[in-house]
Amino acid sequence: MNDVSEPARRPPPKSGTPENIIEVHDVTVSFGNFNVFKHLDLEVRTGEILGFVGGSGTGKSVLMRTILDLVSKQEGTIRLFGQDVDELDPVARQRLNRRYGVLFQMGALFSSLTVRENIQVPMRENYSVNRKLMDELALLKLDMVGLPRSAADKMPSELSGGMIKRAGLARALSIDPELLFVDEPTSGLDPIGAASFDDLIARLRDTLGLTVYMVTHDLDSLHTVCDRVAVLADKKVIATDTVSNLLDFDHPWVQEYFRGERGRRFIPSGEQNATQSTPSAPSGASAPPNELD
Ligand SMILES: Nc1ncnc2c1ncn2[C@@H]1O[C@H](COP(=O)(O)OP(=O)(O)OP(=O)(O)O)[C@@H](O)[C@H]1O
Repeated sequence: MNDVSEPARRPPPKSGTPENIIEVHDVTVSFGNFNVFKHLDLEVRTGEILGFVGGSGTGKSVLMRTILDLVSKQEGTIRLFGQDVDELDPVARQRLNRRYGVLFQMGALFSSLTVRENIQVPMRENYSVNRKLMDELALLKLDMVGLPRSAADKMPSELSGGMIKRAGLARALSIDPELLFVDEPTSGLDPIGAASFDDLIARLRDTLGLTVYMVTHDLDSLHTVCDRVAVLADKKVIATDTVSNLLDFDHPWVQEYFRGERGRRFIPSGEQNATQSTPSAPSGASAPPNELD
């Protein structure tokens, strides 16, 4: 499927920034003789919020971790900010690492550090900043994610689930990244908390000019904040497009996901059966994930 519709909200890339901030080409990842992906391609455009979906266990988190160089690939190339990550020397790699932030599932805060200290970890690791300035910056990050400044001195165990996500986001934004990776940001939040987190992500993208790579199962997020959605199935990204175009994409998992019981509530009633040609179970769910091609 071609990417025919340009997302309306995506700001133009700043000069010197490539059109695609992430380019994954022909990537294969295996654990032992279990292939997670084979010859996978993906492009993320600068300035967009890209939702990344797929059945459980299809490899969404593994792909994100591969892009972040936390999982090794067996084949293929990954370009971030136009640079082939395998060709970077350690100094260039460190410089590149400063250009993105990551919000892992469940926030992944250090439990023995206060929220302020958690937010300051990337500052300490990457820059030499004096204590007073770091304290000021940590408070600004709390403002940015909508947490009260009083949260700075709390331990992670004293925070609610929604607050942990926001504190994790504040840490991901600690050193002003251009690219933000978020893994299941709304999981575990109630619908109001989830909608408010989606709003926050959209607002941060608009005000800070971020690009957002969002792994999610949340149909609300896909419909409300994502410019495009990439679908992982059959060990590949089978489509990357707007949700409205994906509704017509002829693949059983895509059809079941977007036009199944839960997805249907987002579709105007007159269009609900427009192209549905689906079996009742998604292929991604029925195929054993451990199968080796
Ligand atoms: N370090 C590892 N060693 C071996 N297998 C792994 C490892 N990490 C992930 N896997 C396997 O890779 C597959 C993909 O896992 P991944 O966590 O990426 O799925 P996912 O699509 O994010 O799933 P979910 O939506 O349920 O979070 C799974 O079968 C998982 O068991």
